[in-house]
Amino acid sequence: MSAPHPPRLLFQKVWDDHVVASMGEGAVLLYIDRHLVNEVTSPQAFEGLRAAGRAVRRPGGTIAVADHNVPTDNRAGGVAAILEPESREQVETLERNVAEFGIPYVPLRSARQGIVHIIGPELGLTLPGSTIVCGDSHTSTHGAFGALAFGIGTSEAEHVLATQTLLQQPARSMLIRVDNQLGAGVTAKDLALHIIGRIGTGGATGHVIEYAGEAVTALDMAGRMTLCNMSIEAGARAGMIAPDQKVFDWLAAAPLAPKGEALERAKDYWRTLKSDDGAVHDRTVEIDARDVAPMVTWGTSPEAVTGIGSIVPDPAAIADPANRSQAETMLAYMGLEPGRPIAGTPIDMAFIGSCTNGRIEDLRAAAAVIGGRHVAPGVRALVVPGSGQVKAAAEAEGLDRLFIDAGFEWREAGCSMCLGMNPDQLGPRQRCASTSNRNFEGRQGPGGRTHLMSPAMAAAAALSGHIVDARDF
Ligand SMILES: CC(C)[C@H](C(=O)O)[C@@H](O)C(=O)O
Ligand code: SF4
Repeated sequence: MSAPHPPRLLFQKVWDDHVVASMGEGAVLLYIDRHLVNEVTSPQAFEGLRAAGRAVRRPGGTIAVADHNVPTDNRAGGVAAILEPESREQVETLERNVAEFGIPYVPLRSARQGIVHIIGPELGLTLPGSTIVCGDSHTSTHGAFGALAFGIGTSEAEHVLATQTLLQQPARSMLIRVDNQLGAGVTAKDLALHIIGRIGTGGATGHVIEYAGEAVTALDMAGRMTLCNMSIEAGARAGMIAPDQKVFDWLAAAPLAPKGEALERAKDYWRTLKSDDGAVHDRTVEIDARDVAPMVTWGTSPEAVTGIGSIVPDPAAIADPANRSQAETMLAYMGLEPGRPIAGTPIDMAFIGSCTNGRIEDLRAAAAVIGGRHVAPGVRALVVPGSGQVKAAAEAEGLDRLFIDAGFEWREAGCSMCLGMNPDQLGPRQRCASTSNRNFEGRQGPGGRTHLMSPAMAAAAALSGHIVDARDF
């Protein structure tokens, strides 16, 4: 029998099980189980491999898909039909690289194509206790399965491609415990925004967040992914939730997850993946789920957020001069008046999609508020499934008809209007109710104004023509 461990946290267990070598002062070389590759951050990594004459260490542990630059209106023409030259070149380069290095690839025309953080879990590539990296900050999404998953830079991606390992500095741990239950019509997205509003965009810097508590356990897998996805917006290195039966049920239905005997053996291990009694987090944040309202951002940072029943803050009331001037800048960019209710703010666009809220559950929540209404005159509303599978599932349920009949546009899968790397963009001063995760200046197009919110809230805004409490629908 091996010597018993002292009590350990969830993330330490996964970490310890992947240490290839200690590099001193807590830094380690970690084995990486799964490397997800997109078209944006991989070109130089492959270029580096080529220059060094190296191969990919474990092509089978790697999977590539183009998601950021793909148009979402029409796929008939394939990659060659991408009009924007830089976008087309990125996708073509990815296709050349995966062919040359023998990496599994989900092509644009595959029914499985989609945002990498949505298709990984769908395929069953996201497993509890595994280490997952991607040259993309929202890799934290996969922590919903009890994986240790983080975004990496391009040179790190090259290192992982070449060695299947990654140098990691020690991380600290933050427990976010959410007691009690979220109210009716309050979602994981609202919880994520509430947390960021509370601890700030730097609140979890250097930490791996472990989410726990009644309201977290009660979330379905889609909600858990939304929550872990936004960990990065609080500055965290990763977000994790201890795997439970909901994870096992999801994986039992996922095509590439272990099956039969292998699944049973894996589950024996997965059940050990929780923080031990007596293991201590570096920080603990306690949230009462009953305090969480449907949230809407008013500024250009996810922490500039408020409940739907609240007002746009008045910078004059902010004592700290730096914070005051920051709030003034944000309000000027957003074209909002201080002291006015956030509800009632007119919108030009609505975007329902992204790796935060582009899953079937999100589309159902958005469709549920339609209730025979139509998108308000002058508003353009996009529904963009996070993957081809989400799209197919929605169509099988008739959600596409509901959306189309109500005046929403029904699109192909991709990052779409989450960020301006493809044709789906806001124009200057256009205001968008968006289910994405970042409201930075210009994020959805130069001069565009983003209000982050949940799918139900974005759909309700599209139907009303202004920001509104979806619970009143
Ligand atoms: C383009 C990519 C590197 C970027 C990220 O790392 O997150 C994008 O996905 C984003 O959401 O801003
Ligand atoms: S959907 Fe948005 S946040 Fe997610 S990977 Fe794409 S651009 Fe990044």
